[in-house]
Amino acid sequence: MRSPKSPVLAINGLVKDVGPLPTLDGRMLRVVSDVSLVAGRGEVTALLGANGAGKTTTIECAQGLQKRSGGSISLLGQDPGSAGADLRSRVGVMLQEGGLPPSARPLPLLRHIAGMYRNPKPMDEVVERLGIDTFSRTSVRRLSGGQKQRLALAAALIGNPEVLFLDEPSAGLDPQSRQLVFGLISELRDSGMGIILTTHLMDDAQRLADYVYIIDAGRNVAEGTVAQLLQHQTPEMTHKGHVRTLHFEALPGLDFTGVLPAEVEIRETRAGSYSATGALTPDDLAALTAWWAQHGVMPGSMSMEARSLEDVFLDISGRDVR
Ligand SMILES: Nc1ncnc2c1ncn2[C@@H]1O[C@H](COP(=O)(O)OP(=O)(O)OP(=O)(O)O)[C@@H](O)[C@H]1O
Repeated sequence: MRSPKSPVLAINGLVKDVGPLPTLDGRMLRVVSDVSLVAGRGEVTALLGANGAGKTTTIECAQGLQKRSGGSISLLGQDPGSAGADLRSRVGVMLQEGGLPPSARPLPLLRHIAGMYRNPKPMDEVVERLGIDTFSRTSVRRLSGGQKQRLALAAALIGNPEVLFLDEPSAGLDPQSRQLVFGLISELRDSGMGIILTTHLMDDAQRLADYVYIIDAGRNVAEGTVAQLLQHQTPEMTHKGHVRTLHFEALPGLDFTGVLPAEVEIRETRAGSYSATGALTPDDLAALTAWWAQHGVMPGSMSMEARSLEDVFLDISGRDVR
């Protein structure tokens, strides 16, 4: 595990049991068995995991909303399980949809939340920045999904917290709002806030995260910067190539058997549209183009890309739906 200069959150060997559950004959169910992570000031730390991996449970234990069964948690140097109002006033939490009171109106709600903090941000600044002025008098229940999401972010940061927990911050946002929210998160990070982002949207993590923890079935399975994770190789990718995906369009039904090494997977994703993924070397590219030349194949288009964080995530946590 890394050690940032100024940690805001450190979780060590977190365990969480729930129950007793009637479906387990009254036994407890271990939903988090061993999660550790560190998040630093002035950084975005992302916690990634498939549905049911244990992200929400981990974060709720970190916020002191759930009691942990084992391990240790330090949030701004205090144990969130026993800390009081002082710690809460230094932490901002973005609730998922449904967490905002349906009959409240945005401005009075934000004013009420700001009143609970010692050093809130100027209300006008937050309202204007997140474009809340355009719907400030509409009740929460009548807001669109994206408007609710922007209001939830405003509610989380109006108190000017030192640590900000964000849960799927771009869910339901149109491209304009997404740019706005991403820009704001980057600014908050640069101003020194420690931001912990929980998501299964790889694109958000890839664009925002300084450091990523991937958890699966209640335990850590991988961690690193996005660049480090993109270097992840599966055991089958043994030779020293660069992990890439090559896309090209050509005649349908071509048989590339034996053209590329067995560890490079070549698939016809739809008629005449091919992708080759694996640790590709310049020699592999030469072999492929030589084969095209030999068979008189002229591709209609071709492009190559490094693997995405989503590919790495699927390699690590498997492709089965949970
Ligand atoms: N009180 C509970 N009783 C029974 N099972 C529970 C309870 N709390 C959590 N779980 C189970 O623990 C696992 C982890 O849940 P958690 O909500 O932390 O996952 P998650 O990673 O946040 O998933 P998602 O991305 O779907 O929100 C899930 O399988 C969930 O069903």
